Amino acid sequence: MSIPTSSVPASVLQARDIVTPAMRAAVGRLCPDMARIASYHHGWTDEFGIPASGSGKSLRPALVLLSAQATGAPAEEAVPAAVAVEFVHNFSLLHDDIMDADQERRHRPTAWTVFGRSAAILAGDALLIEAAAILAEQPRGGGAAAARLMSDTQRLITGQAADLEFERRGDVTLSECLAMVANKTGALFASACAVGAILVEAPAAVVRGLTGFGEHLGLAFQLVDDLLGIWGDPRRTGKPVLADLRSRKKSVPVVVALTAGTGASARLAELYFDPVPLPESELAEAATLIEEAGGRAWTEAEAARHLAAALDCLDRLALPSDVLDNFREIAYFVTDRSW
Ligand SMILES: CC(C)=CCC/C(C)=C/CC/C(C)=C/COP(=O)(O)OP(=O)(O)O
Repeated sequence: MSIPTSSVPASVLQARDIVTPAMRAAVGRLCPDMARIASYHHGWTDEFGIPASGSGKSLRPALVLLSAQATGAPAEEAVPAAVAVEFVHNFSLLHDDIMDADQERRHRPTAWTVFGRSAAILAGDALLIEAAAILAEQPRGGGAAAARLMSDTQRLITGQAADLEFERRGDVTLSECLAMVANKTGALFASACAVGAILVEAPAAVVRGLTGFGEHLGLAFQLVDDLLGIWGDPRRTGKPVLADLRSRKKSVPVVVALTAGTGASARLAELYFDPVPLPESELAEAATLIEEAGGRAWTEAEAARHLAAALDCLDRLALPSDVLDNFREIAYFVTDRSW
């Protein structure tokens, strides 16, 4: 099972239709081996027989197109920015799957399990470089947009480095964990909401407001993702059940629970810091302990707080009403992932 198309906002489906041909053209400029891996990873159906549900949700391209429309520009003007942001996202997923040894992504085997680690690393690198090149070659606003996307990508890498380092540490604080989340996911959502506007040379105040919306939305998105990594339905998430606990990820619900100072926190620490791999029964116990120690409720409340802050940023901008409605619909879609 994957996301029912009927629940996906129309603006996201439209963005996928507008941006996919441009992405495919850009992938066609890579060398044939890299183009093949990138096509597989993106889930383009005719080459590999992958069902349409096997491609990504295209959330970030939709945000990019809306950020240009926020200033009255046609969505089409921001297509290069949408391609660039989605390429950075896909670079990060290709590499992340290797780092986490994940077997499944978008309801099919991960690219590295099909093409090998080295080739999948190179394909990620190729997409990252292409993202910068696509923006840099745009005559209007391209240089500024490229600089912005690359500096946010640096934050993405900083967040990922922290996430990896936390796996080896037993004393991660909640504020360190939240900073990691802001970098790992908030930064690229912020970029998605900024670069379309930068490319069409929007006023700085509009870019700032959209950036704030994206940053808060990215945080809310990642907090919901952390909840789904423990309590999500694997048929919907495309990830194995309790995957984040099996790899002992220091996600936000886990760190909240470990640092709560309750009896459940102490038992969770015993399980989590035991060097022996946890059997399935103890993974389920860990999930219960996280809930008992308040990790689930706190994370849900924090996600709701960031959603409200994101909507507040939008309300401060005088956006065309259709654009405002589309941004709001995406915000609710990504934070109410009960689909
Ligand atoms: C540098 C490096 C390796 C960074 C990795 C950072 C990383 C993996 C962050 C996770 C972000 C996230 C939840 C992505 C899923 O997005 P989505 O649900 O929108 O995915 P979709 O495109 O498949 O729909």
